Amino acid sequence: MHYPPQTDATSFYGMLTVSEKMLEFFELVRRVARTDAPALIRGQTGTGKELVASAIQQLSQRADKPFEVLNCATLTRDLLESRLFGHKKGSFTGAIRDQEGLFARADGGTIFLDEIAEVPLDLQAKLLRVLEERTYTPVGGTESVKVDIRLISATHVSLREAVNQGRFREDLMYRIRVVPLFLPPLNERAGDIELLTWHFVERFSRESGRDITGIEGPAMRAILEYPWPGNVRELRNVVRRALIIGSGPTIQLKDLTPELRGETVPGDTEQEAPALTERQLEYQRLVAALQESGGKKQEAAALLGISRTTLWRKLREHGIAQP
Ligand SMILES: Nc1ncnc2c1ncn2[C@@H]1O[C@H](COP(=O)(O)OP(=O)(O)OP(=O)(O)O)[C@@H](O)[C@H]1O
Repeated sequence: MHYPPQTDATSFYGMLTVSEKMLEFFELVRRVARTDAPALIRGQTGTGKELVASAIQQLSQRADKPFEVLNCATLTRDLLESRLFGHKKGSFTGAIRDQEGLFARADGGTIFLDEIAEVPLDLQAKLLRVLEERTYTPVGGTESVKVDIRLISATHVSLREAVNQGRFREDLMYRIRVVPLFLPPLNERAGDIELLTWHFVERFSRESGRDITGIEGPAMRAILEYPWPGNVRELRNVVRRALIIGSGPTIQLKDLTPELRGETVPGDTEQEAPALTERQLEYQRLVAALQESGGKKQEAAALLGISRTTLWRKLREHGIAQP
C-alpha cells in the first residue's frame, strides 16, 4: 500500500506541483518571469505548457495586466489573423462592425500563443513586425496600432525542423525563443508521476465525496510503469476517473483505465496521445467563428470562408445550438 506524502514542500507558488528534479526547471521559470523577454516553451501535449506560461505571467511585472491565450492550431488562417489583430468593419463580407483582436485586448500584458508552429508564413511576418516594431495593422485597417505585450509561445514540434522545412521563418524563431524552456515528457520526470498522482487524488477527492487513505500496490505499480503519452493531462484524467468509479478508502487496479491495466483497447493502437480529429477541429473552428462574430452567422461564415448555407448545415451536423 502507498500512502500520501507527509511533506508539502513541492508547490511552486501554489500553482504547480513539482518534484525535486523539476525544481531546476522552475528556478529557470522564475528567472524568466523577472525579465520581459519572449519565452518559448517546448513540450509534448499535456506536459503543462499553458500552466507554465500562466506561472510566468503571474510572477512577472505584468501580473495584474491582461493574460490572453490562443491556440493557433485550431483556427483557419483568416480567423487567426482576425483573432490576433482584430478587423475593421467592411474588411470582408460579413464584417459588419469593428472587432478588437487579442493584441488590443492584451495591451500592457502577456499573450500566450500555443502551437506557434502552425501560424501560416504570411501571418508570421505580421507577428515579427509586432515583436520588432511593436505595431500592427488590423485586418482591413490602414493605420498601424502601437502595442506593448510580452509574448510567450509554445510548440510541441521543433521550430528548427519547421524552419528547415520552410514552414517557419528563421528570424521569427530567434525572436520568440530568446529564452527556450523545455518541459520533459512526464515519464522522464522521475518522482513527478507519484507526486502528481497524490496531487490529483487530493484535488478530486472532494468532488467524488471520497476520503482516500492509500493507493494499493498493483495500482501504484501500473501508474508508475505506464508511459503516459498524454502526460500530466492524461494522469489527471485517470486519477479523476478512478475516484469517480471506485469505492472505499483506497484506489485499486480495477479503478484504472484498461490501458493502465495492460489491456489492449480495441481500435486504439496509437502510442501518441490522439491528436484532435478533423471533426473535433471543425467543431472548434465553428465555435471560434461564432464567438468571433458575436453569433452573427453571415460574419462567421465569411470568417470561415464558407457559404451561409454550408455554415447552417455544419452547425446542425455538430448539434451547435441555434440562437
Ligand atoms: N505540474 C503540474 N501541477 C499540477 N497540474 C498540472 C501540472 N502540469 C500540468 N498540469 C495539469 O495538466 C493539464 C494539462 O496542462 P496544460 O494544459 O498546461 O498542458 P499543455 O502542455 O499546454 O497541453 P497542450 O499542448 O495539449 O495544450 C492541466 O489540467 C493542468 O492543470
